[in-house]
Amino acid sequence: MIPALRVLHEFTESAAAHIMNAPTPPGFRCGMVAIVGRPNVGKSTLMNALVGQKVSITSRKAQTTRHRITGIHTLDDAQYIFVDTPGFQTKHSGALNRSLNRAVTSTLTAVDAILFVIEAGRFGPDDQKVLDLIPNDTPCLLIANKLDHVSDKETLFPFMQKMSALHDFKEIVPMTAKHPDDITRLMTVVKPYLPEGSPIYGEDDLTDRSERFLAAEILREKVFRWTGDELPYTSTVLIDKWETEGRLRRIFATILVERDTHKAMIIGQKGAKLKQISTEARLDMEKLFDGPVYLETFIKVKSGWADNEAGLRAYGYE
Ligand SMILES: Nc1nc2c(ncn2[C@@H]2O[C@H](COP(=O)(O)OP(=O)(O)OP(=O)(O)O)[C@@H](O)[C@H]2O)c(=O)[nH]1
Repeated sequence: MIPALRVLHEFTESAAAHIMNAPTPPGFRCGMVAIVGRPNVGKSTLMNALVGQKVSITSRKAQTTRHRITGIHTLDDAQYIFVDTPGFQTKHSGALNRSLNRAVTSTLTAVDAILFVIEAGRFGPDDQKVLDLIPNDTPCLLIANKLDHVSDKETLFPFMQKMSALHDFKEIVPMTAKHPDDITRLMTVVKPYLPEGSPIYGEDDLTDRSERFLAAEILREKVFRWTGDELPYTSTVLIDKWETEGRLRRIFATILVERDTHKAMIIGQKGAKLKQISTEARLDMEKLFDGPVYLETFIKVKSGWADNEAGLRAYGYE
């Protein structure tokens, strides 16, 4: 059974007081670790595996992650606060991308360590642009992800040598984010970079994001999964209404697209695709919230929202 998601807006004063008063074991470590890299290298997959629960959405489509998302993992002797960032975007220069890039740069100045994620055996100009943003005085660990895609492992050593000349990486970790053993190993490698200190969050907290936010993200993930590359990445999801009745959550959501053609893509033949998207989203929400969900989904066309700074703020972007 997946543990119920505990989000911080549900934090009661007594829970907060309990954490404040609980003695911190000697040598306890607590720190923030940013996960950065170009789009599609596996940052969100890594974050979810490190947290042990799906707090950041993933898809094969680049630029799925749009917001900074915090994922928390607490052990007996350490609390890791991971910050997933949107993949740094260099190809387009619209307001949405400027906002995403700001989120990456501001995160990097406020953390104890950085996991710079690339694909094992591949380092291109887009990776270099992200590396250029990494401050020299913050410990940076190179994560060469998707090791399972490297067929000739002998090429790896010269690749890692080449990489170590590019930056003073504290560690170079070739791994597969989808392999649990690699995740356990990475937690051990990261631990010494967390400063000694008391935990900031409760031991069961998994994220600082609200259920509303997570529900919108889950639906957005399904939209991208089911429409593939045909749908521009600017489509987004808004939660219009949220009602709770006992354990039941009633969620009314709107998928916002730029054109009528995009709306048709999501609806599909006789509404089949929208039905599939909504069903999968509802099942994921039920798993995450550990309770029944009634989900109603609408689609609205609003062109140009992603190119306009005021529009972005209205839809929750920084
Ligand atoms: N084979 C393999 N695939 C992986 C691994 N890690 C991630 N992936 C896949 O790579 C794709 C992209 O993963 P994401 O976690 O969404 O990547 P991201 O870097 O967060 O992407 P953005 O949101 O675009 O910044 C997904 O299809 C993942 O399933 C891995 O270690 N091995």
